[in-house]
Amino acid sequence: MTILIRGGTVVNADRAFRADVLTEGGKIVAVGENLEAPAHATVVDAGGQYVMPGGIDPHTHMQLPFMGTVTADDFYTGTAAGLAGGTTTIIDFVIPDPKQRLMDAFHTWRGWAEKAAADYTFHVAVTWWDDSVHEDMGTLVKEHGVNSFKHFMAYKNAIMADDETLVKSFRRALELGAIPTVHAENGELVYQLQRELVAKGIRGPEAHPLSRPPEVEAEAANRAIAIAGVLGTPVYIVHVSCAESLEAITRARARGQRVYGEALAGHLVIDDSVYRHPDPEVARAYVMSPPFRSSHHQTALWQGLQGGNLHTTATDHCTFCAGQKAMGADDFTRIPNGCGGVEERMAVVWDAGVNTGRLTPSEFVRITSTNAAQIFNIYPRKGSVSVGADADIVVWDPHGTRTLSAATQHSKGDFNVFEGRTVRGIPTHTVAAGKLVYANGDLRAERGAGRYVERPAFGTTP
Ligand SMILES: NC(=O)NCCC(=O)O
Ligand SMILES: [Zn+2]
Ligand SMILES: [Zn+2]
Repeated sequence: MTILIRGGTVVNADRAFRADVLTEGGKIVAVGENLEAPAHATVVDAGGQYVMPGGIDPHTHMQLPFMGTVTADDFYTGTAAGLAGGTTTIIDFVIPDPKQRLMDAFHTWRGWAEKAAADYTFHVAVTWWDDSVHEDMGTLVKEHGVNSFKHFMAYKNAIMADDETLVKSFRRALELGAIPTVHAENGELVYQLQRELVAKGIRGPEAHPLSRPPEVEAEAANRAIAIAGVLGTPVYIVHVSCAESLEAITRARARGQRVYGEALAGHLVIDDSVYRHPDPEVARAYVMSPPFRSSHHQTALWQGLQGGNLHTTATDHCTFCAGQKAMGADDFTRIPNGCGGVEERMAVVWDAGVNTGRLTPSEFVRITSTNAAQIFNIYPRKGSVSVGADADIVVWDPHGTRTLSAATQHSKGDFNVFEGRTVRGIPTHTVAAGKLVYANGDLRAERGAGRYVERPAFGTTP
């Protein structure tokens, strides 16, 4: 398919300029003024609109078996929802069970992901340690294009990585040219606080944030940063939700340590009042970890993005329907943790970031696409509207509005954490791997069209 996107303003992380964009064979083949339309080309009129790199969501969980159930969106429905929102690549997670070989889990996830409608790649979680993990990390990096390993410092008695695992895995990642990433929460503290709350009879969703105060997150962020600092590895902290974690990142970066931080669209705009909603079904729908926080944390997260101490925006898209969330109706510790957002992230960040003057359009591109591509080593194939890059493009109408709702979302979840929010700035067209997959509300996602994206190790030269 050949596509000419005509008359728009191209926005990359470094600059914005008037240009047409021609794509052919899945790649961008020309960027320039007054390009001729080849006879067979589909022409997209981008007049008055921005033409930006497709979004990269560096943190999703499609088809994840978690807390006794499986997320509602699989790799097809989740990536299709992403395309409708302008996200053309996801970085999902392979999460081996403790004692499961990493390679076995990796092959399982690769099979599940074959139905994806958009490009995808995987962080692989290290949930335990022995010699086989050491070996499999090497195989993943050298033979399968994995360059990031995830560590859950929470979820005790399930997938939590202890300090021995963190240290050994971080060291191995360094040796291989891979980057460790962490879910920073002190899992032991969470576990003890949960037990105390349940013992006191505080069992509803309002207890969830009480069991995970900011200090719990900050302790783990500081610990991960300290371990990375001693070993000399970079580290990427996922879903930074509070001022205290951001301070840990900011301090480390000021010392010259290579630490990256990710903010979730939800954490940027939703506050913790949701846990006190009078309808427990609604309150349960917002249970995710780390939890939504009070508004001063949101202000801090925006400042982190503006000041360059937070680098990416993600969603942690991990949808569970009401029936699944009801597994924790009598005990909040059993509510499957996770919320959606892959379809809404770009519009929410634009609306709350660009429309408020917090971000320029180029800064928006940086935190929704380019930085993720650079940190996870797929730039400029992804994250850039330039000749030779993948034809992953979103045409963005800064004046278009939409009211976000579960009733109109493409995700198979039955709840929308942004319900009722009207955003200004929406995608009109999404091009993924050179195909027009979304046009003015018409989603043409194709099952299986997504490709596995290999990410080379750092420090390798072409
Ligand atoms: N975030 C969340 O609550 N669920 C998904 C798993 C994780 O990222 O911690
Ligand atoms: Zn997490
Ligand atoms: Zn997650």
